Amino acid sequence: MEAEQAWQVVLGQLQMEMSKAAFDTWVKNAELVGWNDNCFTIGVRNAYARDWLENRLTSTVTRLLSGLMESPQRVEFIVWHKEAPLEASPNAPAFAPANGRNDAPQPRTVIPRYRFENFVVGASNRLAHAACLAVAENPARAYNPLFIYGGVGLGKTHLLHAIGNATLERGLHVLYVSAEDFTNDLINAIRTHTTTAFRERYRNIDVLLIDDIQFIANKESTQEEFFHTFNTLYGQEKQLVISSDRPPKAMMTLEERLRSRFEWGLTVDIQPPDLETRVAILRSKAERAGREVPVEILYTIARQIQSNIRELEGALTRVLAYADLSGRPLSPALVEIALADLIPQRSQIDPGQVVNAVAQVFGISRERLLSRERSREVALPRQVAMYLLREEANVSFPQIGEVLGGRDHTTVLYACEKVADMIERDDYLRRRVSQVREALYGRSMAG
Ligand SMILES: Nc1ncnc2c1ncn2[C@@H]1O[C@H](COP(=O)(O)OP(=O)(O)OP(=O)(O)O)[C@@H](O)[C@H]1O
Repeated sequence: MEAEQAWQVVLGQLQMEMSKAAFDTWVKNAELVGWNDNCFTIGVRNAYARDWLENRLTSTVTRLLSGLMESPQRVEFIVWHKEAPLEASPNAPAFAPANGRNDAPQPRTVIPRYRFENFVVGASNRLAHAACLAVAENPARAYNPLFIYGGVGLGKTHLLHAIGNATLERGLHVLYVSAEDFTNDLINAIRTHTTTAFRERYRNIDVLLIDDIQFIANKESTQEEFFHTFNTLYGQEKQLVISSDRPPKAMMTLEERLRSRFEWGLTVDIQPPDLETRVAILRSKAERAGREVPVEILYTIARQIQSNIRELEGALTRVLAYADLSGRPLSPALVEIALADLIPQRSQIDPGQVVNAVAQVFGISRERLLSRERSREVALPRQVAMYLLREEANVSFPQIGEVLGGRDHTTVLYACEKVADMIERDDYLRRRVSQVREALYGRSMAG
């Protein structure tokens, strides 16, 4: 197995085993920067991440890598930053370990592998993709600022970097930064009396890509600084692209003057992908990994992971690793085993929880949901409740009929089939069903 491939398998494994918060904070951005003499060198963004990984994951990662490479391996974690990504070839970025042990978080630069060419377009992200392309082709002319929002792991970061790569290639000066890094950078600049240098870094650029802006929503001085950064760049006709997990209006603690500025240009959303798009994403990922995966397998995975593309990709990595390590051929049964502990135990969900969650997400009372009322406002949520009772709580059709105020089991059967079918075609319904799952399982499952 190639070193990079092994590292990807380990990442997939860690993603499954760690909490989402821990994975995103410490592991998500770790990359393989070198493999030499049976030693994996893993680059991370700052000293905190390096220490965290060193202390907690050295033995797990070493064990996994040794198993995959079939020989003893070592692992070292280093702080690194990318060197002049513009000059680097798009597929082979040049990495330079930071000199010594550098404690200052480095603003991130553009990741070469997130490109328009490997972004799969479907109904759920078509508008966002088109807007990003337009901005990349016509910075500061098409839409400024461009504000992209959507749930976790749906491709916002990918699109930001795709704009970054396209504009870098045209010789523009681009800066990608997460709102968290912007905040840390600011705090650091204040602490070390280098705010002038900070401002120069953020204001002498052509394109600013700022990810997860919701992070600054409750931070007053960061908002103040970002307000001035925004005004300077906008005033000089420089492009701003902002991503967030929610629309500007839904950021309660965001200052009004920033909120209104975010809405000056174009606001677009990304929805969870439909089945066909999920399969297309898996196919593209399998091709990039040089693997031939039967379409039936892609469908089996795509049906199980519905609303987070990062998890979808993690699931494919896991299935492939499972097949490789066990020496068994890819089959739907193998997918089921490989992903078994990813899917929460159905029996742990209580029917009452499902009814409550549906009522809450659709904004109607539990009593109306259980009543005989037939208006569409109530009928659709009731059918969704039937579908989810079957899917998530594993309740039989006759029992579902009873839970929902004494309905015939054929009515329930019909509702389940109808909702299963509609979810694949109707963005609104898919989003609602995702929200109910989110309420049932917490954030990580729903994405
Ligand atoms: N349409 C797509 N085609 C191909 N890959 C995709 C697509 N959308 C997302 N991905 C992949 O899914 C993963 C997660 O996407 P990304 O990190 O961009 O999500 P995000 O919306 O920024 O999530 P978060 O809110 O957690 O920051 C990435 O590896 C990305 O390349």
